[in-house]
Amino acid sequence: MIFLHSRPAKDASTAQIQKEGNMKADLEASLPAGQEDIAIQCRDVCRSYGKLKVLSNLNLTVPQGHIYGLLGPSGCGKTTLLKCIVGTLKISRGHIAVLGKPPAFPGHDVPGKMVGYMPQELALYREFTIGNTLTFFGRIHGLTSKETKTRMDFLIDFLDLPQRDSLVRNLSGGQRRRVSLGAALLQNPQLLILDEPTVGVDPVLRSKIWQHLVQIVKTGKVSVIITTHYIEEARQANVVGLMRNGCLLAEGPPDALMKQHNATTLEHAFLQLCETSDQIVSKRGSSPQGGALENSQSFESGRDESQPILTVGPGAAEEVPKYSADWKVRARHVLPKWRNIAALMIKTMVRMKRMPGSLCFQFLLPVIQVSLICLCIGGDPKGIQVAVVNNDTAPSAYSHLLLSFLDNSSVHQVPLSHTEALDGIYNGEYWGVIGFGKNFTSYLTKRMLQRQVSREVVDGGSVHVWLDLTNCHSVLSSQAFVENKLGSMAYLVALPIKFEEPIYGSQDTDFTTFVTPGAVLSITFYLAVGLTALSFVLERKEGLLDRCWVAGVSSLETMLAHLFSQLFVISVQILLLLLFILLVFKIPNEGSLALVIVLIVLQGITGISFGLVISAAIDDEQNANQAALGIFYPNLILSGIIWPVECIPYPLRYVSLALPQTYASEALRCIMYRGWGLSRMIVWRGFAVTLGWNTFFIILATVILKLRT
Ligand SMILES: Nc1ncnc2c1ncn2[C@@H]1O[C@H](COP(=O)(O)OP(=O)(O)OP(=O)(O)O)[C@@H](O)[C@H]1O
Repeated sequence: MIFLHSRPAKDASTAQIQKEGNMKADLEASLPAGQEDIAIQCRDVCRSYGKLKVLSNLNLTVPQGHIYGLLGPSGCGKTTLLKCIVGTLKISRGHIAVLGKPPAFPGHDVPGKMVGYMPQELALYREFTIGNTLTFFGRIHGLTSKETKTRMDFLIDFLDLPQRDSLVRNLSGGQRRRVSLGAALLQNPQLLILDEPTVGVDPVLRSKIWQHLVQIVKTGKVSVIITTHYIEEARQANVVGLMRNGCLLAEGPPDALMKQHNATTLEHAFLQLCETSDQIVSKRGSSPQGGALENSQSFESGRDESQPILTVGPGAAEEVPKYSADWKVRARHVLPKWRNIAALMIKTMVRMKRMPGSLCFQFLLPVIQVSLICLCIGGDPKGIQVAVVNNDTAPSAYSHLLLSFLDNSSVHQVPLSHTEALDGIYNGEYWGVIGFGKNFTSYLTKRMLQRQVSREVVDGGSVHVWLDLTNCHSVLSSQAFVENKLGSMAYLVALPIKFEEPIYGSQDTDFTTFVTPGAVLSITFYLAVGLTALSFVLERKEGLLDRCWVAGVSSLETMLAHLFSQLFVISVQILLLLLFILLVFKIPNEGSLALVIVLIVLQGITGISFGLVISAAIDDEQNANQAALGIFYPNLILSGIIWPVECIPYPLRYVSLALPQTYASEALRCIMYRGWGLSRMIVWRGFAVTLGWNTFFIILATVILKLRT
């Protein structure tokens, strides 16, 4: 068995070193013969979080077929070390080999089936049952249903878990931790990495867990590294490592450690080690060269000083082995596994099934939004109050006739005197005042029948309108009146401009028709962003991303699984959306329905992939929400959805054209209203830009997730 007593400084007492030398001799007999006997080997491992140096030149060796108890006070870096060992955290310096190769080395099964990892966080899907949880990890590890069932039965019994159909969210804290332990033990891994598996577990079960660990390592094929706050329970480990301030104070069999420090308990031995290291630190602190030594750096700054002692076992000075993998192995390593993608998709579906209310809401939300747009935007005003000042006294006054052309459902006419009407509009009671002069009828007749009339006649034969332009609407259809009175002679008083039947669209095309295609794309895009923007954020926070990664799920697989599952949701959303806009609101579609559907689906995928970028890059729900919401209005306005892009001033227009929805909205309008197909540049450009953004977002999200996992 190895015994390392890390890094006492040069001036540590000779007696101490002598003592350690003797211990070394005692234990040398059990040293592993070569690399193949070592499950985990950490050499000179350093890791910092920003400026905080958490691991500092740390050396640790877990022999094959042993239980290694990693002990140390809270915050000393145990979890950080385990994360570096499983590969979810990158080390800034040093070397780690797990079962013969560095974690995540191409073709290596760590992360993967060979390792069972129980993180400190719960790292369980709360909407899952115990059965779902174990089945999910079974699928990822490639177990058959029968194998999973056998292991599940054993683990439920062994860990004293409730019924397999109990929901994780309904379990007690201790039960959840036992389910988490069960997930780590499920595939009978060669290496178990357990971060405080016995927290919140009653003493009887704690002892049972330790017995099980002792049992499984007996075959010599399974190795365990376990952290615990209950120092004394680690006496059952074959080797313990005592950690403090980011480095290992000692490593060896518990009995040998206690003997070396004349201690009756491990805790006592640990305290003595701490005292010794503190003395070393304070001596170094008082030396002329010494600085303030309050953390691990104080120990680690003297790396060379510790060399004579560290040479026991594979030391820091030993050469780091070179690893290589041929291109085929590398390619296989990068290629996504459908098994993992399927497992993750089933997981998402099960979670959706457990939240039917939320799923229905997701399906109906786009329909509600587009219905609101069609109902509330672009229509005629209803029930607005307009004051009418009618001084026209002719027997069959045209003013009455003209007023009868007003749509009474839109305009509620209130007859008033001139003063009352103006007072009313100033007080905000009326939207406008319609006024007719005393000789309106005779002047208007003259205007319509005579070639040349005076300004006074024109003025007196005009309807005078005062509007509150803060809320303006055109409600008077004078053209209809003229046509009614003059019939075939109406052309005489028509404006010198004539709008022929439109080439595309119709004379009565309204704002709703313009806005709907863009709005459909925008709604699909943003709901997709909303569906995915938080997915990784929450999973990362709960440790699920890391746990799945250690189980062998790559970033690309995670990304693709999310994409495919959300694709199902947006497909239903799009189907309902199209049914409503085409059949209920009768928005015209002159072009290919297939093109319309494909373009909307592609925009949905752009939304999903953009959501995944947010999710991969941002750790916190609030920030992720802000990012998703923050881009909503700028993108909506700049994409030419509400108002044409041609109205946007340069250079903002260039920004607009670069956005994912600008060309796509234009393409959708061209398909739906002009009946154009892919042969038209405007149409294929919309598709090309959407595909380009999709690819960019998916690659970006995968790279960010990979860098951050
Ligand atoms: N993501 C992080 N960002 C910044 N600092 C971190 C992060 N994770 C851990 N730390 C810091 O690193 C140090 C070591 O943390 P770590 O979780 O490894 O300790 P630990 O020994 O496992 O503690 P415990 O026994 O309480 O779980 C602590 O000071 C902690 O605040």
